[in-house]
Amino acid sequence: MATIMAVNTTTSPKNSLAKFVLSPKTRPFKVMVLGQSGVGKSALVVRFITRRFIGEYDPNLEKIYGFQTVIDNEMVYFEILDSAGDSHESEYANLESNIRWAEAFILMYSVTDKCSFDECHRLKFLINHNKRRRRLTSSMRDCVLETPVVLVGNKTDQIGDRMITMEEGKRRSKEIGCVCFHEISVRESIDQVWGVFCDARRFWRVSNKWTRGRTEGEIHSIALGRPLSRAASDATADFRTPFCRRWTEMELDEEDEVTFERSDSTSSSGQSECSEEFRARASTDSRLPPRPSRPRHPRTVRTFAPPVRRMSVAMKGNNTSSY
Ligand SMILES: Nc1nc2c(ncn2[C@@H]2O[C@H](COP(=O)(O)OP(=O)(O)OP(=O)(O)O)[C@@H](O)[C@H]2O)c(=O)[nH]1
Repeated sequence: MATIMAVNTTTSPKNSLAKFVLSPKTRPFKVMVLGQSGVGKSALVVRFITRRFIGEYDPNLEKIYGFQTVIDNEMVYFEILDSAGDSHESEYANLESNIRWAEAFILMYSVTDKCSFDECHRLKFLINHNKRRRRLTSSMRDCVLETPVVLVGNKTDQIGDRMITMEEGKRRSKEIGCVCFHEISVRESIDQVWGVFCDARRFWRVSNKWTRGRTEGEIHSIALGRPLSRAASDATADFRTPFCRRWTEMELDEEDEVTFERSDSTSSSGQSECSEEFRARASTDSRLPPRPSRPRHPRTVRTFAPPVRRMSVAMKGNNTSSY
């Protein structure tokens, strides 16, 4: 049973969560939730901590919630920063210092809002920029994984208002280098919300404990629960039972390969695997369905040798050739 352990606010809390103090020995796991205003960041955090969906929150307040719970048989002390959605130019420094503070990120958009989806690009860029700089000065030079960023599309319950398809979400997750992708409804499913935080923790734990000396492929095998070595499988046993459906970077790669193969075989009928349902309304890039494969340099069949053209001295320098 999860219990609220600490609420350490940078500004006043939005709701009636009580204040507690973390033991000084406790090493908190620092997660930052970020995304455009109105995507449901506060709803996500409060749902995770209290299990309740609360409809309205005071926007633009930034706060850190403390929360203690058990994940994969391990006690975890979360410090969750619910960042303000609309950062003005003047607050950029604050946003960047918050990013440097965090150890894992939940990057959120609403499937009903294309702007919030596009904003994820910029925010991921900021995360990369700030975390890379820190890594260069840290002792973790051999860490092959970036700080884990989980991409989350929220409000799937608003079916009629959807603007971003699941396929687009998966593709964006891969493009911007997130460790995994979730589609959720904070309103409808507490399990989906838990799945997001559990994955943030799991990928953070894997990248911290097991990355030294391992290749990126090995780390993803660990994360997916594939056997590597005894020690590695110890760390990953619980990855096999996620709370909800989600896609890791590796799974997205594999899906892409399968889709590509299928598209090869269906290309003759001109059918694409991608759903076109929302594309007209919400296309965020200009990708076309894969083209049928064909040899890059088709062999030209020559039945006779090309005539050798000899130029007389008089023709040299004259380009008005009829050849
Ligand atoms: N239908 C639906 N509405 C949701 C869901 N999650 C959040 N909302 C609503 O979306 C609105 C915005 O939610 P917030 O949690 O305040 O969003 P935020 O990202 O914290 O916004 P800022 O504090 O302005 O950054 C609220 O009215 C929520 O009730 C969801 O899963 N489904």
